[in-house]
Amino acid sequence: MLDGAVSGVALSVLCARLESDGRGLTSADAARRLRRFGPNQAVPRYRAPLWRQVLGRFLNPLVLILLFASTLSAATGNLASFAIVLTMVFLSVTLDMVQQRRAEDAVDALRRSVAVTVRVLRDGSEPALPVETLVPGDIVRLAAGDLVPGDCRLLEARDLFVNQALLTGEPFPIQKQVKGPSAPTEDMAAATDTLFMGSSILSGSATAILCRTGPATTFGQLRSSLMMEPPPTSFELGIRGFGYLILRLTVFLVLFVLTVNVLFHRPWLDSLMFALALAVGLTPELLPMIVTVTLAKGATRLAARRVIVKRLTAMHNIGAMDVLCTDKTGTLTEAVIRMVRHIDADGQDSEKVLRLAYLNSHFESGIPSALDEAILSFRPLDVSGWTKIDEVPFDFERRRVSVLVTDGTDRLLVVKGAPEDVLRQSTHYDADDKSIQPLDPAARARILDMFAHLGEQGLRVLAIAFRPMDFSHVSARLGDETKLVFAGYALFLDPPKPSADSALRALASAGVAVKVLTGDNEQVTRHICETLGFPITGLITGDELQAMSGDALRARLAGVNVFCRMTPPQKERVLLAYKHAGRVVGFLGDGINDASAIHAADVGITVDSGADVAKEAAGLVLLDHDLSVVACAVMEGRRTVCNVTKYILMGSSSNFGNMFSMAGAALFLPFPPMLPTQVLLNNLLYDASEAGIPLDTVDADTLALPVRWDLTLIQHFMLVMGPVSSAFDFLTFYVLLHVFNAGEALFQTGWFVESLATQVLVIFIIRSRHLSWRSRPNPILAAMAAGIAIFGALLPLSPIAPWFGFVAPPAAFYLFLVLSVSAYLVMMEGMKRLFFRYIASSG
Ligand SMILES: Nc1ncnc2c1ncn2[C@@H]1O[C@H](COP(=O)(O)OP(=O)(O)OP(=O)(O)O)[C@@H](O)[C@H]1O
Ligand SMILES: [Mg+2]
Repeated sequence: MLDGAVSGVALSVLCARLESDGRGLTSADAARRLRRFGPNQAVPRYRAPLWRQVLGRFLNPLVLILLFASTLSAATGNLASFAIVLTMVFLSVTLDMVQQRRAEDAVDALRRSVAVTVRVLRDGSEPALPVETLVPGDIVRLAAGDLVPGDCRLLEARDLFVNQALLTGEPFPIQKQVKGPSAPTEDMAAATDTLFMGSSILSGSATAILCRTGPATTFGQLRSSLMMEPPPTSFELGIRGFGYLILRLTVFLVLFVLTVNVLFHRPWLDSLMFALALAVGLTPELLPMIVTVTLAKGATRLAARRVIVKRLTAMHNIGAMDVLCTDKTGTLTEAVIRMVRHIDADGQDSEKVLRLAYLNSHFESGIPSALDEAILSFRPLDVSGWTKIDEVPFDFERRRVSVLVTDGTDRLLVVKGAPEDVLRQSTHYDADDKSIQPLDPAARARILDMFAHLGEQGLRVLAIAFRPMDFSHVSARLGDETKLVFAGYALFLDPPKPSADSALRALASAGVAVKVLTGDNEQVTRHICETLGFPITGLITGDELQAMSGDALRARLAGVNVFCRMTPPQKERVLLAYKHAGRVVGFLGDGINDASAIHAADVGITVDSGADVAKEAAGLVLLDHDLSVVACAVMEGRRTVCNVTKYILMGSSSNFGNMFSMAGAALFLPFPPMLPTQVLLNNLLYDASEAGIPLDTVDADTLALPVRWDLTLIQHFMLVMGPVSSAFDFLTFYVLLHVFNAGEALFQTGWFVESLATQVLVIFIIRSRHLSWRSRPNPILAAMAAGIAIFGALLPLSPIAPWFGFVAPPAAFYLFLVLSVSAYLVMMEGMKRLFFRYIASSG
């Protein structure tokens, strides 16, 4: 029940199985089904319920052992430490959770705002609902440009052609029509009355009933088996790599501390607690949260610029992007296309050309195109005498569309498309409206010449042709588009966009090389680029690319910045070539012809008004078709990566150095350098001080060039700054022991205050590569860091000090604190300068 084979069952049987009466579902029924079948996503985005997430964090082995050990110590009478451990674990878990969830919710809301919708019959009306909410049994109305929202059977279809390339790899349009029951089949080529999720409607319209949704669809299964999800980005890999690095160091330190304590016959429970607290201090447990929150903050800021980030990892990639491939229409031009003339083969205005163009645009049922709209709005013509018999829909390989029409006396195949392609199929031309002449080489050259000449003036040109057909001809096929009679040209103007000019310059100065990839011809593209002041350094056409080997293309990649007459697979080929050359590549496009390149790009960008397939594939959706916001997105992406890097640099140098010193101190001190609860408190305060990092500003010159994730830099930084920080700690130990003659409690108190202050305040050094006082931090971050350092220093003087085993240090200690922390910061500043001057730049 409610689970039908998609094809091959009689429709009435299928509808019965899907419990559908053919009039659509009620909202209540749909809600029930949605609970049962789950959201309609090919690969479900799973988010565990809150209690599972909380539990998951407590089930972290480190936390578990810690809780276990503190329970043991509670049993031996140390109740206070037990309560403190419990409170702290609880606090840090909830802090982390709340932040992370809020960030995820914000991003989900953004994603929903650009969700692909489809028209569904519900409660007797036809609302457009997000695809995710559809269920088996829903009846949907589809038109050209739509994505097929699930596996479904056709109820009605008119001139329906789809593209199933995502499923079968075949780029050509496939016709679908309603048929009687045939043998059950899952063979996509044979299933002509079935639409599959992941395909898109090229032309015509249809009504269909959904049989399978989400992961149950053929596409869903393909996806989960083929892992069609994009591979992890270098950023994600880098974060993971950093996590493993820290993990290894932690295991090493913990084992070291335990061994030392066992050798010195120290109490084992205390030693275990101390080692565990060290491990907690070392683990960058806030890392996932900081990453999500930083990326989400960037995404929210971009939303204010009307750029929607659908996939958070796109944020990093766009910051690293150094090549942006873009289409022409709408990005470089206004995309308000106007037809200006309709001329015959002699260049004279021709009513017949207009009429033929009008017939073609009027009757073709493909994806609404600005060119067709321009023809139809040129001047209203009466075509009521004509009826359409059939059509061969537009596709980007043929670059033409044909309709078969009749007015009772004539039957014509009317063709409109790219001049080169239409002329290749033409054998005659319409000389002066009456006589039809053979298209001899001279005439062909003259007509093509005219086309090139028009292009140089910035005019977009479509060729109009026709072919008289027999009345026995009742359907149009691809093969009919030969022996055409060339009628003339329709000429269009698509003026350059004034804002594109500054946007192109902004991108260039941000170190992003812009490449124009268009399906349009060379002359028009040249004209637009020249008008915009975009210097063409090299140009390759589709035909040239076709003949080019991979090596030849690679050799020319750097020099070329305009690619014309590209078919969709060629766009993808160029994009992949840049990717393989080690560039981080973005692709901006709005049509179904851009979808595969958008999918293959490191950063797929489309516009909200673009085709559904493109929106589905993109990581970034622009609400306004505007190149200048891309430059904003680039900056925002760079900023987020820089801020995440700050967090990691902090953790890997200062925090790590401190934990390392503590392990070392365990060697020679007769008592633990800090009590386990103090280590945990230290860690909690340190974490809290970093909560402002996602808000921080980044130096303008750091943002000036693409920012790539650089694990080597981080490791080098760690190796240089960590030991320096540790050396300083040992100096502090010496002063505490020999100047202040500190006993256990005072030593621990002094070291707690000192290590917290150095760890927290070093953010002011690390957050900029330059002289730290020249770069202004975000006020919240600055207040948090300074406030927590002061709080830590005053804590031993407060009434709650005994809870943590603190004693009030002498006044001289505070003088020492101020001096030593200042010295530490000055030293770190100097080291940082040396590091970025000599080590980071030498690679
Ligand atoms: N509706 C149409 N009817 C006939 N031919 C068309 C139609 N739309 C496009 N073409 C032809 O196909 C070619 C490629 O289409 P188009 O220019 O839209 O490609 P594109 O790659 O999306 O270009 P752009 O970079 O400008 O967005 C056009 O130059 C034109 O010759
Ligand atoms: Mg386009």
